[in-house]
Order: sequence, then structure tokens, then C-alpha cells
Amino acid sequence: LNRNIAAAKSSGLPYRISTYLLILAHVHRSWHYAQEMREELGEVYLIVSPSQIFMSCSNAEANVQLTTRKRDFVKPVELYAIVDIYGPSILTTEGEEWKRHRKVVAPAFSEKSNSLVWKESLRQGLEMAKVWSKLEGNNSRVMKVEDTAPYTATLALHVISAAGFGVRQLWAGEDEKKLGSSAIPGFNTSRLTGNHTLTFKESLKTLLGSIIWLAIFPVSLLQKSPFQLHKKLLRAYSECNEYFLELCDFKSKQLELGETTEKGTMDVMGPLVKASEKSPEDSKGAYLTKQEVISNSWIILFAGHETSANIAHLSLLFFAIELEKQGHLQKDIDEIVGSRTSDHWSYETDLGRLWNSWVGASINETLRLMPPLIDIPKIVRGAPQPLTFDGKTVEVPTSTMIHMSAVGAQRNPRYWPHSPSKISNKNHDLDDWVPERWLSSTKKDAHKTTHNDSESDDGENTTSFDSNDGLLVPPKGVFIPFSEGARACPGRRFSQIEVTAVLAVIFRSYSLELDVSEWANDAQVEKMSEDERRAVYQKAMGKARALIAASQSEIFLQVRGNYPVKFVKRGEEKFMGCFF
Ligand code: HEM
Repeated sequence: LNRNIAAAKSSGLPYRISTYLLILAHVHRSWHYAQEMREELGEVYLIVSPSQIFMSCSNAEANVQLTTRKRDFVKPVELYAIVDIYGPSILTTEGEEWKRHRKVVAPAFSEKSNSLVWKESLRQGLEMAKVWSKLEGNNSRVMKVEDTAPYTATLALHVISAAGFGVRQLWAGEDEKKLGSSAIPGFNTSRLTGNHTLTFKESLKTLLGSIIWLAIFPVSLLQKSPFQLHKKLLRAYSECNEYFLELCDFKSKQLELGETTEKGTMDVMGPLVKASEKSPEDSKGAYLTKQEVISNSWIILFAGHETSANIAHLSLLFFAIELEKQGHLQKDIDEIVGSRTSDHWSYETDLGRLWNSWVGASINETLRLMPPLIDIPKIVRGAPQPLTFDGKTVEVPTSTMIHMSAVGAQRNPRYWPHSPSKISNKNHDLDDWVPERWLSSTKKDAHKTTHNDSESDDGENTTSFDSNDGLLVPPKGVFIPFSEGARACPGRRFSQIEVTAVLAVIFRSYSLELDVSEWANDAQVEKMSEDERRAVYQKAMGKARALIAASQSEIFLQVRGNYPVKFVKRGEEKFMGCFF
């Protein structure tokens, strides 16, 4: 402890002494009090325990250095061991090995795969609404949904399966005949072949639900366990591996045949399989082994599934709370797509326009307020590292575990346009969901920047629909839900396109209102005056806001519990009129 205190003292940073367990608790709960800590200790501070020095950073200038000086501040890949179940991947490697993975995986997120994401997300959004309409007591005009979270999770899985792996998935009740020649037994059908005892979706559900065991114990030990839970988990683990292997073979054959080369490389996995068929000598460093194709496919599924699903789920919930804002959203969607049905919406023109409207603004605002990864970890492995911000230079001690606090920077009044809160007594509204801050009318010169976030310091450049001047572009290091620099998320556009398509296709046809049946039934609401309706809705708004504020971060930030909502055909809203 004394040694760590001495290192903290000489760092020049404010620090607090704590135990390691309290650091863990801090990390786990930090999103609840990131701002109080920032106000008390400053934007960059240390917590010191006998076994560890921990640094939290909500300063933009420092964040930029943490993401661009990739040799000085490295990714502590050991933290990701929990998801490393099929071997090392792009997410869980560092240095030269990571470069090899990245060289293959990042370009696989191409314009071709993005256009698949767009098409599939529109289709899945419509199918999801169909499923809601068939729930007990619902019809196609009024659809009560107890919890939208499991549905957005299924949707995200289906989109990754289609755009990531080239395998379309169906919702329960959809006719498997629809799949035609793209049916793959067990992977997207209920018929099992070979040694399979579970479908792909069943194995995945078991695996995701109990992944923690695989992180704690090696497979060889679990194999000796007498517990049913462990046996089931191991079964799911090996069947998932089998499914990925079968998928690799399927894609190899597609590529071999040549006739469907285009089809075989449209999705993200196609280029990975292609890279595994090259010899290391012929590939200029861009090759993967077959097992690495599987480990990366798994990681793509894992990293891109709950994250996008949570943003879609939360955006829906925020719009149900903020009916006036929902009105603005629908107006923008109507203006952009007009009377065209979603099968005529274009990736080239409509996507960009939707992104630069209330749709993109609301997604960015959800990511700002509720980033799925509340902290982005880095570590100092070698000598202490200088860090310069606000005109001073401090020294980050060796072995310091760093958290770039996404919540801390993204709610920091210093960096964001803000007004006094309309729902609390705070003098800023950065803890509130205010999508309009992203729209041009609220742009202020002070927040303009020259940074083009479509370029990483690896020199990789991809076309971007979100680097034009449609939405506010915060300074570098301030808006970091996808991290920045070389280790930034390669699935950023994938998820932006997915959530844009889903919100647009749903709000084009439906309005979303909170269920108020806890206070009044439908007949009672019918008889209420406008003021009475507003009063009852405000109770529901308060409860839904409290639910979101009580979210917890396990691996990702997630709402715990649910709030029932009603999707109603546009024009049949019960409460929307009270808020205009
Ligand atoms: C709202 C959605 C998403 C958010 C907020 C998000 C956030 C992030 C963040 C913060 C990182 C950096 C983690 C770190 O450095 O420790 C990351 C990395 C990664 N993400 Fe995402 N992500 C999202 C969606 C996706 C999607 C849809 C995919 C794939 C389909 C994906 C694939 C990956 C991969 C493969 C990495 C590792 C990159 C590397 O280490 O080089 N993500 N993501």
C-alpha cells in the first residue's frame, strides 16, 4: 500500500485510498456516481489499494492520448478472458497477434455487409411487429408488449446471423419453407442432423446464460463435474463450435463453387473463411486458422448482439416516455420515406437521411446517456506514462488499471451543449434524454471539430454516413461509446444501421405509449379529460425513468426489470395528444 501511495503521490494526480474490493465495487457501480466522483476528485483521479492502482478518466484530451498511444496504454486483454471460450480473437489479443486478426476482421465489415444489415434489419423489424400482433390479447392495431428487451435481443441475433454469417433466421411461428435453399439444419431450422441434440439458437441461449462457468473453470474440469447444469453447458459449448465449423465448411464450398462468390463474401464471415484458406506466406499477414474463424465469429456474435439490442430497447423505451419527441421523430421519418413501403427504402439515400434526422439523433443520445460499455479499460504495462491535459503533465504509474469513463465524459457539462434540466433540479440536462442536442439547430461553434471519426489511427478509412454535418460532432475523446483509435469498435456502423432501420420501420407505422393499467384501465382512460390523461401518464413516465436510472452494468449496461408498453397504429394514440 505504501509503495502504491508513493506512486500515486508522485503521479501528480488526485487520489483516494481504498481496498481492492472497494475498487471492484466502484468499477461495478461507478456509473451511478461517476459524476459525483468527477466533481469531487476531478476528471482524472486515482484510487489506490495495496494490490492495485486504478485510474478513472473523463477528460477528452487525456482520452485521446489513451486511445492513440497504443503502445503506452494497452488493452488489458485478460479482462476479456471470460468471453474467450473458443480461443483468441480480435477482441482478446494484443500487439502483432491482434494486428493479424484486425487485418482480416475489420475490412469484413464492408459496405456490402452493411447493405445486408440494412435490408435484414428492416425485414426483422417488420417481423418483430408481426410477432407482437399475435401475442395473446393483441391485434395488428394495438399491441401490448410486457418487455421489449427479449424481442430486440432476438432481432439483433437474427441480424447478425443474416448479415454476419449469411444465414437468415426465423421468428417462432414463421414458416420454415420461407428459407428455401438457405435452410441449414439446426442452424435456422428445427430439424437436427448429425450428432446435434440442440438447435443453434438453443445452444447459444444456454451458452450465453451460463458463460461465467467457462470463465471460472477450464473445460477439462467441467467435464468431470456431476452437475446437470455443467453437462448442459458443455453440450451447448461443443454444439455451438460444431455449428460454426459446419458454417465454415458451407462457406468454403460456396467460395469453391465460384458461382456464388458474391453471395459468399457479402456477409462478415465470408472474408474470414477466405482468409483461412490462404497460406500465411501468400496472405501478406492477413490470414486466420479455421479455429480463429470460429473464435472471431463467436466474438462478433457476442460483441454485436446485446449491445445493439440494448440500444434499440432503450431507444424504444425513451420514446415511449417522451411522446412529444416521438412526434418529431415520426415527422422526420414521414418526410424522408414518404408513402414508400420499407421494401423500397434505399440504403444509398434513405439511410443517410434517416441517420441525420431525429432517428440518428435519438440513437446517439441513447448511446451518450446509456453506453453499453460504461468504461473502456486500458493498462500501463511498462514504465510510468506521461499524460498531458489542461496544460499540465502527470505521470500514470506502472500497472495502473485505467478506465476511460464513457459515462463520465459523455455527461460532462464542459463538453456538451446543454440547458437546465426540465425533469430534475439540476442546472444541466446531461442526465436526461434530449436527442435534439444532436440536431443542427442546437449546434454551437464551440463544439465544432475538424476530427473525422471515420479514420482510425491505423490508417483504416471507411466510407461513413455519419461524418457529414447532419448531426453534432463532439470533440475527440468526448463521445466514446464505441471507443476510439485503433481498438475502436469495427461493428459501429453495423449497429447504427441496424437500430436506424428498426426505429424507422416501427415508428413509420406505430406509435408507442407506456402502459398505464397500474393506475387506470382502457375504459377509465377513455373517459378522462386531457389533464387527467396527462397526470396519469406522468406517473408512468416517472416509473419508467426510475427503472432506466436503476440499470446495472454486468458486462454491458442493462435495464433490470421491465416496463410494459403499447404499440398502437398511428392515429390511434391515447396519450400523445396531451403532450403537444
Ligand atoms: C451499440 C452497439 C455497440 C457498442 C456500444 C460497441 C462498443 C464497443 C467498444 C467500446 C469496443 C472496444 C472495447 C475495448 O477496447 O475494450 C468494441 C469492440 C468491438 N466490437 Fe463493438 N460495440 C457495438 C456493436 C458491435 C457490433 C454490432 C459488432 C459486430 C457485429 C461489434 C464487434 C466488436 C468487435 C469485434 C470489437 C473488438 C475490436 C478490437 O478489439 O479491435 N460491436 N465495441
